Amino acid sequence: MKRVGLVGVTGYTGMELTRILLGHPSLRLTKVTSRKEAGQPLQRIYPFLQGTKLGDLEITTPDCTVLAADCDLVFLAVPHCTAMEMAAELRGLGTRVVDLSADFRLRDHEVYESWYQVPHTQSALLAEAVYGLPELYAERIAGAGLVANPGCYPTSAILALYPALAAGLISPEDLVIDSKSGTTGAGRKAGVGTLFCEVSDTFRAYNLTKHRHTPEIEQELGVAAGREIRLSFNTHLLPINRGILTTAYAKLSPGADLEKIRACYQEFYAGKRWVRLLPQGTLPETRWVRGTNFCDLGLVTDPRTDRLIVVSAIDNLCRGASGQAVANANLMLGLEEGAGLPFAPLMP
Ligand SMILES: NC(=O)C1=CN([C@@H]2O[C@H](COP(=O)(O)OP(=O)(O)OC[C@H]3O[C@@H](n4cnc5c(N)ncnc54)[C@H](OP(=O)(O)O)[C@@H]3O)[C@@H](O)[C@H]2O)C=CC1
Ligand SMILES: CC(=O)N[C@@H](CCC(=O)OP(=O)(O)O)C(=O)O
Repeated sequence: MKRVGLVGVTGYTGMELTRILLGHPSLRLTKVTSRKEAGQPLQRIYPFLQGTKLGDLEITTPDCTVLAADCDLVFLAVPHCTAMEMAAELRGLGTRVVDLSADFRLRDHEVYESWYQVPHTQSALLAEAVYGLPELYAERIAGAGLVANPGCYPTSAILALYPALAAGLISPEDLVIDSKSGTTGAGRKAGVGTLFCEVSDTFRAYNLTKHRHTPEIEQELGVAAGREIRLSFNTHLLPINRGILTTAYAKLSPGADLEKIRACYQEFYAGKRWVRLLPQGTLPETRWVRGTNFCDLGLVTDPRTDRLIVVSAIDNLCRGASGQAVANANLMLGLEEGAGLPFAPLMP
């Protein structure tokens, strides 16, 4: 058994990490932190833990020295800006870190500073951080001390377009990525924008042209394309708790057709069990991936406009955050990538 710690257990991604780790065969959650709930047993805030091995685990205040002394690896499920200082302290103490925030995802600290509007105080650590998308970087993740867990929207967008771009089957110009997320994507902290009456029975776009996940998607799809790219990425808030549905549009390269593109995706994702290319004619839905680590993909070509349309569905909390974080931790600790990850959807 490897011992793991979790900073930010009371947030939505902390809650999801707790759910996953409860059933993990080789990772034992030994330290959990929250500033506001310190001193409580975990079952007091999560009644679903009553009668389980995690029920009596006491929530403590975050302390990197205590975490490092006890844990082989620590998950940081805290807001960006907070994570960078803790990651540096934990790395200094020799502990492996999976950071769920955005602090180490962008390789260039100036890009981070311009999109997040805060100084990056630990830019020296950026060189050490590995971007935690296992389908692209599994080998590097396995040897990493610090993994930057991808953003939820970027996970859905990068997996949707990477193979076609890398194979030159679509143009890197004029990519359009249209994403919709459930409300847990905004975190558990109180805010008028996520009140029940503000989000139920309505559907709206937000942050058009300036969402902070834009540079992260451009960075990784730029690797696929082998050049810098600029794309349109826009977001919408769905009146559901969990799930992201992304629809991506790209101009087909000369000679590219659906048959070639499907063959390319099949080859690219062969052996990568958490990405499922759905049969032709079937499109992804958020309900079939809810609570799982799957990313479902559907491919359509439109000969009238000469475009490829890729639809991807993930669960923002599992594949888009905590499930992916556990996959990364598994790789870092020498375990099978999928150990402990849920594969059957949470049904209605
Ligand atoms: N929600 C999602 O779908 C996704 C979230 N993420 C990222 O994961 C991280 C966590 O997100 P989420 O769980 O939604 O956030 P929440 O707002 O729901 O929870 C944040 C957690 O962090 C703790 N926390 C806040 N500030 C500090 C601090 N200064 N020091 C220590 N602990 C702190 C809080 O507890 P307390 O205040 O009591 O200490 C709480 O437990 C964020 O960086 C987010 O952007 C990434 C992908 C998807
Ligand atoms: C619905 C909703 O509000 N989603 C969040 C997703 C951000 C997130 O969680 O990602 P980071 O880890 O990069 O902060 C948003 O659009 O900001």
